[in-house]
Amino acid sequence: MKLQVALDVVDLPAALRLAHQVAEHVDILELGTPLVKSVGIGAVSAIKAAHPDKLVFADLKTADAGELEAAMAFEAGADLVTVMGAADDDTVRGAVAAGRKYGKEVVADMITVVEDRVARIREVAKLGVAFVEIHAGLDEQARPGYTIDTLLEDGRQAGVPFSIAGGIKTDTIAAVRDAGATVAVAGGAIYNAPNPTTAAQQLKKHAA
Ligand SMILES: O=C([C@H](O)CO)[C@H](O)[C@H](O)COP(=O)(O)O
Repeated sequence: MKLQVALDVVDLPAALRLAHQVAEHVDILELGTPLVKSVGIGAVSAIKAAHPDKLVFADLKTADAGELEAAMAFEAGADLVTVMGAADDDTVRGAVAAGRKYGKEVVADMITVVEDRVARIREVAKLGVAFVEIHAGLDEQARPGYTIDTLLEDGRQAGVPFSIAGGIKTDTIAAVRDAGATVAVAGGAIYNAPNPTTAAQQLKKHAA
């Protein structure tokens, strides 16, 4: 299972600093949606230039104009880009078409899809995405009683390649691996840690 760090900071120097602190222990560097909105698509190029040996993931969460937005990310140097799993099928198909053109991959982010999530995961998988990200966003995580258990259960049931995002920590990452995830995404557990390097190292260790 790969470890993906979500660089959910809002300025480029902070993103470059965090990437530098954790790169040794992670497989994928994710430009978080707030970072891309704040800095612009050029942030993707800057992270890729600093870490050409890492996979760079642009979390655009595209909801429309899939081909155009995915192409923007790939032109900037992204290896992977997200499209919303809740978007129109043609938006997903458009992003996938851009992926084929650039030889890069598209991930369907299932954030906000809660009802019949397994059915929608199977549908978008057939549209040609590399994998689906089964994801509880920061607002859903803030609700009382939140756990990642339903994300893991849906991953087990879906029968297609998936990643998990939703507040993964050192005490939950082994369950993510055991559920069969291809990638575990960790944001807050790393960027909020007193020592992000140690936090990433510990997550990698617990995921092994
Ligand atoms: O995609 C994310 C979220 O929607 C904010 O952009 C996060 O990067 C993702 O949820 C991973 O972060 P944590 O949940 O803090 O681990």
